[in-house]
Amino acid sequence: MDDLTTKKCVSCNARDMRPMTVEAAHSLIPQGWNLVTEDGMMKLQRTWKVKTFMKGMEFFKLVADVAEAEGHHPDLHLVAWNNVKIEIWTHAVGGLTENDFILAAKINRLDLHQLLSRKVGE
Ligand SMILES: C[C@H](O)[C@H](O)[C@H]1CNC2=NC(N)=NC(=O)C2=N1
Repeated sequence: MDDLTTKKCVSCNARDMRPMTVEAAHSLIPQGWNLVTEDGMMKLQRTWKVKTFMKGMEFFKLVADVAEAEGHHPDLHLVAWNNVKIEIWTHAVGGLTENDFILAAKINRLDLHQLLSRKVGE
C-alpha cells in the first residue's frame, strides 16, 4: 500500500466514483481507525479522549484545516465534553473511496499529544 499521506483527495463529483468493496477498504485502513457499517453504509471511525472541552475544539480546528486543504470533510462529534469521535465517508457516493483513507491518514499525522488525555497507567 503506497503511503496515503503523499496523496491528495480528488473532487467527489467525478462521474466514475463508486464505493469501494469491503476487501479494498480492509486493505487500506490506517492505523487506529475502524471500519463500521451504519444504515448499510461503510464508514471510517476513530475515537479519542481529550483533556478538556476546549482542547476538543482545538482538535476540531486542526482537523478542519486538513479537511479544507483536501476538499474532503469528516463528521466531527464531541460528546460528554471530552469524547471525540470522527467519522469519514464519501457522501457523494454513499460509501468509502480513497479520499476517505487519505483524510484519515493525514489526521493521523497531526500532533495531538498536548490535547489528548493520558491513557490509564501512562
Ligand atoms: C465538490 C467537492 O468535492 C464536494 O462538495 C465534496 C466536499 N467534501 C466532501 N466530503 C465528504 N466526506 N464527502 C463528499 O462527498 C464531499 N464532497
